[in-house]
Amino acid sequence: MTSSPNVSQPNRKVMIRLENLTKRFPGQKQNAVDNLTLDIYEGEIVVLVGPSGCGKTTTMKTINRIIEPTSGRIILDGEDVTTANPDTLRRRIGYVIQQVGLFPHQTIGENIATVPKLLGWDSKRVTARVDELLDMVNMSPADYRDRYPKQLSGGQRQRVGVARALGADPDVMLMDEPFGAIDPITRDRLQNEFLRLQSEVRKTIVFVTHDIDEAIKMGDRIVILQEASRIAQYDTPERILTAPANQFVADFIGKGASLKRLNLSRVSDIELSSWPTVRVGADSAQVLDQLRSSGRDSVLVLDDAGRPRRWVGAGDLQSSPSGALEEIGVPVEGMVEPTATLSDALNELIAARNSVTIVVDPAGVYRGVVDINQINETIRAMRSTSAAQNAADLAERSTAGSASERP
Ligand SMILES: Nc1ncnc2c1ncn2[C@@H]1O[C@H](COP(=O)(O)OP(=O)(O)OP(=O)(O)O)[C@@H](O)[C@H]1O
Repeated sequence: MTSSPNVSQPNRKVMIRLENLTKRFPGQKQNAVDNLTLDIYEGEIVVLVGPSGCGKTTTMKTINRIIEPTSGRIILDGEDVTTANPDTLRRRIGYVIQQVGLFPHQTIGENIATVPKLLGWDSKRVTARVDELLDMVNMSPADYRDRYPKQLSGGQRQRVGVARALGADPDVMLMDEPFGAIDPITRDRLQNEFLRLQSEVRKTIVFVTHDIDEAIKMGDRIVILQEASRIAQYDTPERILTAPANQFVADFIGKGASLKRLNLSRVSDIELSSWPTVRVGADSAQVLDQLRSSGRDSVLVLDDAGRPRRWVGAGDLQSSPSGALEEIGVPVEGMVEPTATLSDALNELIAARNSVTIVVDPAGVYRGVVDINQINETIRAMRSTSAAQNAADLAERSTAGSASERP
């Protein structure tokens, strides 16, 4: 079954269309990809996700014809490329794989220059492009251009893989588990860097992963695939989490969909709550006054620049009545900036004193707090938006149905 299989977006250009695509490998009884039809819009990251062996990689590799389809068509930017020259096709499509596949005996610069050279660019243009790409992936050209792949860390090699795929500025990139073999912290950083880069370059990207959390983070849209690349749901991350189309999708997302949803909202998306604050030079009477009027059991002490420093409660004042505020109470920990996700905020909140997470601007200046009610409210709002959207979709489908039944 397919739910909103090809999310029609009339105002956007379809960059990749897979039409009734089927692949059966020689000697196999089953199709690895069975009659898949999929539209991918310009400038979006579409993530193919599904259980091992469901056909994600095979589907992706038919797009640049590393795997030739058995039947069906591949349309790239309006052009049928099903039987086009595969070498020419591959130069139009960037390709990043988990093993990176850098040429070990070539320098980083030479690796990145591969496709521009094949396209016959002159050497000055190639050199400029190599340096530009190294800068784009946060690697200093002077430091890295002349090194060899074995002189880089795994994360750096992966960045070079991305730079090389972007070499000739292709419209389309295919990424097959590009951050799969990397430790979780580096992986998170590479994902963030890549999303920042994508917000500048706006490529059309097909991204394969078996990790639903990575799909939710990276995808503008996610295609959840069942066996033989049958579409279980093709939708935005929000809709997949809030309105799974069927039991297969619900099971694949697993428990904790509400928590995963929090990865989709940022602290800057919500209105912050306030907390009683005093400056570090305040006296006990001011602290007690704030405590009384707010009904809270501690105040947040800000330094002269407005940066949170300590939590101070009435008990702290009593135990040290003349104590300076910077020396009593407990130091604040675990603050977040507005760009943090609500999931990050919740993580801090669970460990925090007073069950709130302090929000500061990039200079560390106090902005407000996030509390558990705001997080609950966000989840509720997401649910009701999805429910409203579902109702609208159903109404639209039934109108379309009855319109087509009219004589
Ligand atoms: N060269 C091949 N010859 C025969 N069968 C193949 C070949 N490549 C893949 N298959 C089969 O096709 C099916 C889809 O494989 P594919 O690699 O596309 O799955 P996947 O979803 O990417 O899996 P994974 O997440 O494990 O990488 C599997 O059943 C696989 O065994």
